[in-house]
Amino acid sequence: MQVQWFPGHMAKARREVEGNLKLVDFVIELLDARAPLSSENPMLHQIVQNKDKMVVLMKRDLADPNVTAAWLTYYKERNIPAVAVDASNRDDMKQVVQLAKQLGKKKIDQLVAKGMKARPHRAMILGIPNVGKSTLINRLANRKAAKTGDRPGITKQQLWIKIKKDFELLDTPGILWPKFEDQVVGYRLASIGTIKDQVISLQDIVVFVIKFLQRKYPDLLLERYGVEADLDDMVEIFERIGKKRGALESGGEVDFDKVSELVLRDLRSGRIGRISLEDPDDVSMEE
Ligand SMILES: Nc1nc2c(ncn2[C@@H]2O[C@H](COP(=O)(O)OP(=O)(O)OP(=O)(O)O)[C@@H](O)[C@H]2O)c(=O)[nH]1
Repeated sequence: MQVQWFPGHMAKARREVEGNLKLVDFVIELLDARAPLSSENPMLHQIVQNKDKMVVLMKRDLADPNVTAAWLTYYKERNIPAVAVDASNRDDMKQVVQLAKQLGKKKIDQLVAKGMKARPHRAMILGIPNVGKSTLINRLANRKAAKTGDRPGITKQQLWIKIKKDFELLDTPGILWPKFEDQVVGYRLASIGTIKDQVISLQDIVVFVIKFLQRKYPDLLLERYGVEADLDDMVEIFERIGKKRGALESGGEVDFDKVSELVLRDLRSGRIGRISLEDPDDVSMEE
């Protein structure tokens, strides 16, 4: 699902999340491992306020493993429990449950210390569109992607999914809007497919991607498209990619739109290689 974020939508999303927050002990914030900073919701801190939080970096299978390791160190240094996952990996799912258990246990121990009865700990998943919220819920719940409750006429979905005896997850994730203000953030989100392709022109996104690859992943760029890091002429770059990968019009001319679609498809599916669009050094410059 792709959400167009207008002020009214933002207010509604915020209200929904705030309503559900009252029901949970902590939140699981999903970020994209390829761009954790850009895929944050700019107001999450304010919305979540004093709830505990853990971070799950999704799609680690598409991200540069060295950069992901650097991000995990970054969160550790800030005392934020974090884990990086590939949703199709069972051991990764176990790690999410393990981390949630630690956070939940803390909360339940506090309740018990106050004389209350122990109960399962409860969490909700939050994140911007397309980050992998439904996939993670379904994987943790061990169920197929189709939600029976979504079909008309079927009994309303249960509110809680029992992940473990002592861990329950809210069935509906909170969808929050991404950051819009910063242009580079916009390009990063568009590159990974979070912002609708029509918002920024495809060719502009691809120019951004190619310049980034020239700077950070020159070998992968050369290997896939035969484009060197020091080649400046974008027209020539597009033509080379088009000829090498067969993105041509019927007359044999290179089709720039086809080249753009192809590069983005390659990037988003990991065919160029495992690529991260931002690393913790980008943050320290902004902090
Ligand atoms: N490679 C890879 N793809 C993933 C992973 N997790 C989710 N995806 C893919 O990412 C896309 C978006 O996943 P969803 O679970 O629909 O994301 P969402 O956050 O629920 O999206 P909205 O409903 O738009 O808010 C899907 O094509 C998933 O298959 C992962 O760990 N690795």
